[in-house]
Amino acid sequence: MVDYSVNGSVAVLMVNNPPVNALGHAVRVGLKTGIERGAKDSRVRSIIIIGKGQTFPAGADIREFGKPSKEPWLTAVGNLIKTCSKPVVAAIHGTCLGGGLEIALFSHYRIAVSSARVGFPEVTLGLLPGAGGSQRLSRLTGLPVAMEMISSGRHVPARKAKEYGIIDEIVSGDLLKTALKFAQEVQSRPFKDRCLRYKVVPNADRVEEYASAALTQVKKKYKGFEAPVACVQAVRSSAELSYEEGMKRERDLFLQLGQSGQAKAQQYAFFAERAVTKWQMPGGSYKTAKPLPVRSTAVIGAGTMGSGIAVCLLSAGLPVYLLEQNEKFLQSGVKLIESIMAGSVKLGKVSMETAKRAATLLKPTLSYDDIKDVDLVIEAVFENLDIKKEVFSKLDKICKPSAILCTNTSTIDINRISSATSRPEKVVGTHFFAPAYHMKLLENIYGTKTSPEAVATVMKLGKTINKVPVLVKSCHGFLANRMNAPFSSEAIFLVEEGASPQEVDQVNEDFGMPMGPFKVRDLSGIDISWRINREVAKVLGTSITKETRFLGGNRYCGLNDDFYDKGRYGRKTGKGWYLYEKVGGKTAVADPEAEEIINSYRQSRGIVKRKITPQEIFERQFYSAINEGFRILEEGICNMPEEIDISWIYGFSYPKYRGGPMFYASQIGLQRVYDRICHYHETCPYSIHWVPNRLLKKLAENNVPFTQWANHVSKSKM
Ligand SMILES: CCCCCCC/C=C/C(=O)SCCNC(=O)CCNC(=O)[C@H](O)C(C)(C)COP(=O)(O)OP(=O)(O)OC[C@H]1O[C@@H](n2cnc3c(N)ncnc32)[C@H](O)[C@@H]1OP(=O)(O)O
Repeated sequence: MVDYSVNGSVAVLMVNNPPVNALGHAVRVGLKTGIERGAKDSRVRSIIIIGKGQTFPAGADIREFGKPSKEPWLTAVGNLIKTCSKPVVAAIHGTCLGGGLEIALFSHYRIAVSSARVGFPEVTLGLLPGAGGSQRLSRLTGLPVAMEMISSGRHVPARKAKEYGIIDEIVSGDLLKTALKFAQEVQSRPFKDRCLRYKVVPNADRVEEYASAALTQVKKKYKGFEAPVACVQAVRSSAELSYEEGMKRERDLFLQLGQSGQAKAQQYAFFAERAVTKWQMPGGSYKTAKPLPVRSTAVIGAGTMGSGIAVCLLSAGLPVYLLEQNEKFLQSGVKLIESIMAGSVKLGKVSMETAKRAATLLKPTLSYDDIKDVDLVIEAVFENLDIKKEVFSKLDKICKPSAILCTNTSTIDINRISSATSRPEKVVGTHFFAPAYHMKLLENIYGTKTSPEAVATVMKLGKTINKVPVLVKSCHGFLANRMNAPFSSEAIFLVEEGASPQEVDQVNEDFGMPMGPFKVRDLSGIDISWRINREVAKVLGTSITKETRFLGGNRYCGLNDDFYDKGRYGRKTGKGWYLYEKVGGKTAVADPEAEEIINSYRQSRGIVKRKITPQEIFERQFYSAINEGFRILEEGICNMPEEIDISWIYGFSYPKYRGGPMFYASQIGLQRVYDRICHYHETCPYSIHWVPNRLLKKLAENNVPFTQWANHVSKSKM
């Protein structure tokens, strides 16, 4: 795991633990032995620590967290480096993160290639640097930079790290050769003063000012997360306490965080995000299917979704034909793209250079002929089967045979759309979430005839455009909207029965959702849900009236229709479930007129308002969604609960510190979740989403641990 060799007067400790040289137990043992050996070796006058392969150690081995820790701890290894009688040089390439940066900061010198990145991402795992990083970084960079870097987990490019004082030299050419030269040079220099513990934290007298600014910032930016606050506290102690006391304070905070549910959930989410990249479908998988190259693209439809999707492609440097049916719609799409780009530059999310390049890559057009040679098309027209089929029939005639044809549908079965073409194997769903340029989930959907090659192409495209792609099998509503349906219906049923929209939203926001379901409805538009309900009724061959209490055999609430009838469409009209300060306003306040609409709705239908507890609000929304999640697993719409959790985190901004709805259910205990679902099945009849799921029942009865759930998933799709 750590190869020891001597080159002239320099010992080289090469960490060899692919893929990221994580500092697992064997690596820590290897480093300890290597330092001890180098210190004793009479040929040796300095020591290099370097990573083999693609990177310097990218951190502790996260898989060891939560298991009994095995000595030597990272801190002990670091202390050996720090007190070594010979200077130690960290030679950095790739990603020097977490425990890797701890090792580098214990070393006496740090050199790095310019492509390297350094950082303390522990906070993203619900932790803080636990081997003294919070005490040593501030001694190099000062308090504000250390507080920001550690509480954000940001990866800092080598040149910036040099400016901060973290890196001593940026080097070029072969890293090992340069490091050997550097290590020889430093042999004659005194190096005891290089040990960071003896440095004084700059501007320590301003700690109160810096800490309160940092705390205000993290509480706003990372609302609900415990670790960022603890990170600031730990760095703060580097200025307020002695080094030893600061180390103890950091350790206490680290252990506290490590035992919290948040750390467990965030670490689960880290691996879940990687698990979903290992997709499988009938006839292929990430291992066997090769993606086709995507060098040029087209987006059909320049509305809000189409323009947002175009921004994603353009930002990744892909040329985009933006196709519309008339000049007016086309120009409004182009303007929207320009304004999204300008906004992203202003927020620092996109560089001016990227925005300028995007402008040259955008090709607005009214002609299907222009897109005949593109590698991939994404259709983003109105959510209507007939319109989509018309578009796909045209694409089938015009596009080159190898082109991948994607549909940005949020609900419609891919098989129904692909039937309009002679090449269903090339048709695949790419469901973006609004706003498309911001939300990270890309729900990719395969139909019965979609080829693994087409899937591999859109899974790769997702990564290219900086999304988190999750693969699901086609069905009505797919994964995300199928689960969102009961979640969102229950919210409105709760108000029908007696809760206020504010009470429902509050429960959701207290749980960690960034916005309650009624604020979301106001944002997306009450007119939109009104129209979707009409589409559903049309498909069912029925219509919605004031008397409608059931739709397709399921409970239906017409409250949304009453708001629509009053012209209250949400933010866009300045009022909806809430009142806003102006048309397009963002500040939601309770509105007596809205309350009046709700009251008269109840009266006209003879509903007696009742008091509903926060617990009932929570359970009815989240447990109904979880029940649907198990149904989705049972049907093989996805392969593993991780796919569901990642979809919620990146599609609906579910709080990562809770892991996702399925992980959350595992923490509550499946038997309890199942019992409550049975309770609501009895007390809230007329909703199919309360029929207790069989897979959930089986897993609950057999007390199957979370890691085994995937083994019980339908294998029909493999
Ligand atoms: C009192 C006790 C004191 C103890 C103090 C201990 C203090 C130290 C704490 C830490 O170091 S916490 C860890 C900090 N490091 C990180 O968080 C980095 C996590 N990794 C990444 O961000 C990325 O993996 C990367 C390094 C930027 C590389 O990205 P890339 O896209 O190239 O690869 P991935 O697909 O993400 O990963 C490949 C493969 O490697 C696994 N993996 C990555 N990092 C770790 C890790 N730190 N531990 C274990 N495994 C890791 C990852 O899961 C992938 O595995 P597979 O999916 O291929 O199986």
